[in-house]
Amino acid sequence: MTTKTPLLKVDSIGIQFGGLKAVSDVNIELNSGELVGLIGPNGAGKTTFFNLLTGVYEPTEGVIALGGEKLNGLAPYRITRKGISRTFQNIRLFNELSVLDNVKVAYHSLAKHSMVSSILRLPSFFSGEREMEEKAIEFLEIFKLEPYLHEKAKNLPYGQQRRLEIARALASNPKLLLLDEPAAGMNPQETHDLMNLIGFIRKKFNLTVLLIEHDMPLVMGVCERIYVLDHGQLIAQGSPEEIRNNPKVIEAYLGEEVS
Ligand SMILES: Nc1ncnc2c1ncn2[C@@H]1O[C@H](COP(=O)(O)OP(=O)(O)OP(=O)(O)O)[C@@H](O)[C@H]1O
Repeated sequence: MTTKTPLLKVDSIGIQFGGLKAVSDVNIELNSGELVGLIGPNGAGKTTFFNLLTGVYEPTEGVIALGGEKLNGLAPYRITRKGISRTFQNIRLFNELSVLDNVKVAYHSLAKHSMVSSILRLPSFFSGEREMEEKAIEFLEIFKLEPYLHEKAKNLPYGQQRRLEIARALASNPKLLLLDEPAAGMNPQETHDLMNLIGFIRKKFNLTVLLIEHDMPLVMGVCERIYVLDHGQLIAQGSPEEIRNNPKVIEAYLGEEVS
């Protein structure tokens, strides 16, 4: 019998800030192509967990492996190159740069042309630049942002800034995309469109997606499986139906609606 290696295997990881165990003994496995939710009340440790996966923090215990390769201790840019990309709870765009340049910046971190060729402006630099620009525009078309290519990021309406963040995260060609509350602050129509878009890009780019989101109907509607964190610990995992009816989850949310 062959057992499939999960794309992401998180084995008993944890981190402590002073006396606070922000994440403790968390085990998660993601298979290639899955769309999985990560939920939990405020302060449960969800963003900290993303920070551990992306190398912002190094776990004080446990192992993180992507495709069987250990990631502990790697710098964030190395983890991006290995195939994990993310968006942030609070949008982090380069506000003064154009929409196009926001995506091109992400390409630059992976560019094939060397530092020497870019300083000397060798032909390989220009062909690399052209290729990058074409790819960036291709992404921006998918996100319906091509009418705003030369607009400063800060001038985009909020919902489009969120889409631009995802477009930028995709530019590094990730295997695993981590989305931290991508629908926060969006109206219902924008949220609905965003979820369709996430489904679309998942298939198109063969992505695995881990989604933090507070909007329960949304998480329950789009995710195949859900993990629940509370006080830094995993208290439940399962299908949306199982999570909806799990007494520990209901208790953790203390009256907040989980429907
Ligand atoms: N760098 C840090 N130093 C000290 N404490 C931290 C640090 N980062 C996070 N924490 C603490 O860890 C706990 C988990 O925070 P985290 O932001 O991961 O929760 P969350 O589940 O993402 O919450 P929310 O849904 O409100 O965004 C909180 O108590 C937070 O104050």
